[in-house]
Parts: sequence; C-alpha cells; structure tokens
Amino acid sequence: MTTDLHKADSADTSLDTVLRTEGVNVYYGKFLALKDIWLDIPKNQVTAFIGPSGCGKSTLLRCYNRLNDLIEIFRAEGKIYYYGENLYAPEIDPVEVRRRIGMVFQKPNPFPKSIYDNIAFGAKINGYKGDMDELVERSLRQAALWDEVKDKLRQSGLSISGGQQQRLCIARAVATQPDVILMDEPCSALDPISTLQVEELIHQLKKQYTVVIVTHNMQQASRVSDMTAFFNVNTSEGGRTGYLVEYDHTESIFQNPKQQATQEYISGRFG
Ligand SMILES: Nc1ncnc2c1ncn2[C@@H]1O[C@H](COP(=O)(O)OP(=O)(O)OP(=O)(O)O)[C@@H](O)[C@H]1O
Repeated sequence: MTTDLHKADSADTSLDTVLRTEGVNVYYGKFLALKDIWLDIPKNQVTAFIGPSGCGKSTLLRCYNRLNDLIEIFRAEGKIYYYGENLYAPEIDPVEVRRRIGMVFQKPNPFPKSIYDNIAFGAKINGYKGDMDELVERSLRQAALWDEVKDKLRQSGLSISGGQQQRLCIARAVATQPDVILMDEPCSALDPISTLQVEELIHQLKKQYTVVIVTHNMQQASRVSDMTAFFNVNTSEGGRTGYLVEYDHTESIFQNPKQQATQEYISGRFG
C-alpha cells in the first residue's frame, strides 16, 4: 500500500488534461481528509472515482468547482489547475468556476419552479441573452428529457419522476454551458431503469463535456467510465485519511489492477 501518489499508477498522459491535481491535501479543521492527491482528468472522457465510504471521493470532486469553499473548516493545500490555470488563485471568481464546472448531486434537487424555469433561471442569472425557448429545448434534448416533458414545460419540476428530475438537473447543468460536469452519485436515488437512462446520457454527454463521476456502484463505473481512480482510507495513524491507490483506464482497473487493495475492493472483499 502506498500513500505516495507520485508512485501511484497514473493516467495516460497522451490525453488532453482539463483538470490537473498536484499534491492536494484537504483538511476539515485539523482532520486530514485527503492526502497528497495527484490526478489528471482527461478531456471528453468520463472519469469515475470509486472507493469505500469516507475515502474522500466527494471531497475531491467538490474541490474541482470550489464548492468546499462554502464549508468554513475546509482548507486545501497543493494545486488544482484548470487548463493550466490555478483554480484557487486569488483572482479566480468561484462563481465563474462553478458555471464552467457544473455539478449534479446525489438526490435530484430541481428548484420548486416550472420545468422551463428550472433551466431558464440559471441561464438568466448567468446573463444569457439568446433565445430562451431554444436554450430550454436544446438543454432538455441534451439531457434526453425533451420528448417526455415538451408538453408540460409549465408544470413544476417537482411533479415529474425521480429519474426525470435527475435528468432535469442535468439539463439545468448543461444550460449554463459548462465545460466539465461533476456528478456525485447521480443514480443512487434512482430505480434501475432511470439509472440506465442516466448512464446512457452520461455516455452521450462526454462527446461535448468532460465528466467526473463519484459512484459506489462498481458495475456503473465499469459501464460508464473511461478512466477510474480507486481511493482508499488509511487508518494506520488513528485517523481516516483518504488517498489515491491507483488510477488507470477503467478496463485495466477492473481486469488487471496493479495494486492488491484495488483487486480486493473490486472483488468485493471490503468497502
Ligand atoms: N463538511 C465536512 N466537515 C467535516 N468533515 C467532513 C465534511 N465532509 C466530509 N467530511 C469528512 O471527510 C471524509 C471524506 O468524506 P467524503 O464525503 O468526501 O467521502 P466519500 O468517499 O465521498 O464518502 P461516501 O462514499 O460515504 O459518500 C470523511 O471522513 C467525512 O466524514
């Protein structure tokens, strides 16, 4: 087992890197939640984060759009670069970061507004000046939801099924014209059919976006992702510090992992 991620098996460097993570440590107060993370997220690929509960998958995901900034006791060390730009530099506006790096959460969370306004609202706030009807339709089409809701755009976003709500949240994320979409267990509250629909959608989205997904479901990681990062928790120093064990093409992680811990995790021996 290694906590030195310079030594961790790393991704294919021939792919364009969107997000570069260099030696990132994350603290909540005095608690070291993530230690020395080195990871490159490639463009127009789906990257999955897997690992046992508490290993810091969501924490790292939220570092990429500065959502952790909203947590008072959060502190990060190291560097995260977005196309070579330091995401945490003082001149960077976290609101703009969150527009370019959108997020979809575990529980579908549409606004208590109409389906139409769920999409139009964020776009208006972001100063969208184009044809709003066209944006709403395009976003719903991209989220594979248009045909199901085109006749009820004025109905509440809360009136549709959970799976449809999650696709509405994806449409809402897409409407702000992001570059990256972060997904934190986007299917964990969905039934199997809705899950497959969202997985199919993720597959489509990567043509245009870079996707990073946290999932507890290893079948899902192997179905949807191109790259997989396996994290584990180190309990040896009395805490529960997360670290990256192995990062590689999904096929290699699932069929030929280099680390024993990865092998044990994917074969269901812990976690
Ligand atoms: N806001 C917070 N304040 C304090 N500690 C936190 C906070 N958020 C997360 N943690 C701690 O940081 C560690 C990593 O949590 P995180 O949610 O990132 O892990 P995870 O791998 O996504 O877990 P899970 O799979 O259970 O969602 C855990 O020990 C957790 O208790």
